[in-house]
Amino acid sequence: MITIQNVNKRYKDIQALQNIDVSIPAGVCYGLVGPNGAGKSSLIKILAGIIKEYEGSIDVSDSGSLSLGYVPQEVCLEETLSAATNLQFYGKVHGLSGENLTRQVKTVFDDIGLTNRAKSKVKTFSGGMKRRLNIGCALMHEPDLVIMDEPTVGVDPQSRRHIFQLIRTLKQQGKTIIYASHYMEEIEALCDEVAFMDGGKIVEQGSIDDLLASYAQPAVFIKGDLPKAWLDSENVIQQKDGGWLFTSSNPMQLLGDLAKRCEEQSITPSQLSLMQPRLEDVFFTLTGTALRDAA
Ligand SMILES: Nc1ncnc2c1ncn2[C@@H]1O[C@H](COP(=O)(O)OP(=O)(O)OP(=O)(O)O)[C@@H](O)[C@H]1O
Repeated sequence: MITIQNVNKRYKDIQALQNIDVSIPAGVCYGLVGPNGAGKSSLIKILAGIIKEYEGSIDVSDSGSLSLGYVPQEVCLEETLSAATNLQFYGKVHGLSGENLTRQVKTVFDDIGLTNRAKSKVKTFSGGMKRRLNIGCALMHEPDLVIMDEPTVGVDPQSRRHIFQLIRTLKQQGKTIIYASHYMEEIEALCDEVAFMDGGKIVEQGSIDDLLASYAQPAVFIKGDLPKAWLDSENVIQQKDGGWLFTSSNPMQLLGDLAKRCEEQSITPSQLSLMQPRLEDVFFTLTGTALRDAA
């Protein structure tokens, strides 16, 4: 368990973190999500020991001697050297040598899917390949806790999928992962628990399933040429993707009612479906605002 208590961080006149209290159980993938400037990187840098000046406490005492791998938001590689030399460097920093180093370099190359590019210079790599190698560097010493700051920025879908698979494998190995992102769908796909950050504060935290159940309701989505009177209904919560979202305490019944009304009035909607709540809906419900800089 990692316990973050009453952490505050100030950069001159900017209060980047305010009274942060978070508990991260061992073995979970824990998401930190929020718009640009929410304070995710500041909190992560404090956890990784990079920012040392802050108020409050971070306690990892009941985790014994926890080793930590940090994947920074910026790619930290020596571009003029080969991928293998970069991994070897990080391995040596952590005391690996000889056969142990060779074996671990091979394992990490397999994990990040770059075995056939081991000898290539990093400057010849795509953005996604650099991101994967950046993650590999943090895994050379087989850390118990892996902290990742927006590891998928600028990567193509193939690399993103590989990174997701790698994170799931790390979780299966029992590692604790802290994953910061402003992509809600990434957090939803990967994490067990999440803390929503906004303006330097934790707005809400908990298990993703619990938050979805507490804050967001299923809704009915309908798209088509609908009578205006239907859209003036107070059940319409949002216009979305050229259609409308209707809410109800009994969404299945509403789905049936709308289908019946369409049939009666010879309306053929191009889409009529039940929409399950998403993490993004929870965030909007909590903050009452759209993400200001969400991609
Ligand atoms: N070194 C610094 N000096 C001054 N202000 C900073 C510094 N680092 C961050 N800040 C400010 O602190 C606040 C929180 O920034 P932080 O980078 O922690 O947020 P973030 O959620 O990681 O954002 P992003 O998604 O853009 O990376 C912002 O207002 C930012 O401008």
